[in-house]
Amino acid sequence: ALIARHDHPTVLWGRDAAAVAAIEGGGENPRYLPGIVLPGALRATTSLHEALADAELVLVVVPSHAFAETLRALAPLRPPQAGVAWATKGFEPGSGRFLHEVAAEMLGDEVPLAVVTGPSFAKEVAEGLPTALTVHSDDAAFCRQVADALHGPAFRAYTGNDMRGAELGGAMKNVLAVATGVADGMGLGLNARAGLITRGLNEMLRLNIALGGRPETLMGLAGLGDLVLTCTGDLSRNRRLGLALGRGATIADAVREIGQVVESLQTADEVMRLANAHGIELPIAEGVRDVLHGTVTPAEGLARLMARERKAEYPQSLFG
Ligand SMILES: NC(=O)C1=CN([C@@H]2O[C@H](COP(=O)(O)OP(=O)(O)OC[C@H]3O[C@@H](n4cnc5c(N)ncnc54)[C@H](O)[C@@H]3O)[C@@H](O)[C@H]2O)C=CC1
Ligand SMILES: O=C(CO)COP(=O)(O)O
Repeated sequence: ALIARHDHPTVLWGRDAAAVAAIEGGGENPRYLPGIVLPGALRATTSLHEALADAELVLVVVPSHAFAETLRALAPLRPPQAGVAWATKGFEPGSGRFLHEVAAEMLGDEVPLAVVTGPSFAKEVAEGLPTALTVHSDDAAFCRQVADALHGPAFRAYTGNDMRGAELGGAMKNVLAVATGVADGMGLGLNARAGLITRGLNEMLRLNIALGGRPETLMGLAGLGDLVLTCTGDLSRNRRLGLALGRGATIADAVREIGQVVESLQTADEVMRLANAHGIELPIAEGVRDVLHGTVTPAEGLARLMARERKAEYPQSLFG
């Protein structure tokens, strides 16, 4: 909708024929964006072939568990001029690979790739509310092309060239949003929430540095920005999962109630796999992983965090 509003002919591909028909015929996505009038210039189709014909830019927005299969499907249909960007947040489930690694393998090294990430609830973007996010790519020209398509009167698109850091921020904030949701659901107060956000940012920074990423990416829209949004905004599915668990709901009931993708369910395992591989301690992410697996209750997770040894806030500088 955002790109179509900027006068770019835009075709949305979806697999659900009823949803596609509602968008194409009625200008509305009743399940995901009820009541929001979509721009007339936005077309919709169930044919990936039709969606990709003559495309100058492909933006993938499926959940992380469908990322690889979607890229496999689009690879032979992609026009040679079209670079591929994605707003998906997470890792490849099972392998823990970064999505830019999956994309490079599926599409080849020659295809321009970009990550679109930052604090942006879809509903608010669709409503035209002011939003800022960031586009990261190794290909400066493609990065500008993607940012130009998104940038407009109600939307600021910044640019950068740290795909790894940008992807790590978008993935980890979902896990940390569960932690603040749990704390809020348990009624632990505003101090606890701020403490979790800040120590959560510290976890992001430490893992990112161990992976060779740049700290400033995580201090920007892709890290801190999205962390604050998702940890405090009740539109977040990951925060809502935590809230429900903190109030005593089961995971199955909470996920059913939310009815949309909750990326932390996949991502918590993959974050801990990465952390363990690099010998990095992430107590908050680890607590979320264990609560999501049902091996620790929210109360036990809290007790575990509070019983940790006292230490320096920054044992060593994160900024060199
Ligand atoms: N909703 C939001 O505010 C934002 C979401 N994201 C990210 O975007 C990704 C998608 O999230 P949402 O659209 O919010 O999830 P959602 O649960 O609202 O919608 C997922 C959509 O993907 C489709 N889908 C699922 N599996 C598919 C497959 N195998 N092939 C084709 N389509 C498939 C579903 O039918 C549905 O239309 C996630 O990684 C999320 O973290 C990023 C920024 C903001
Ligand atoms: O990524 C998002 C906002 O930037 C959406 O967060 P949730 O997936 O938790 O709803």
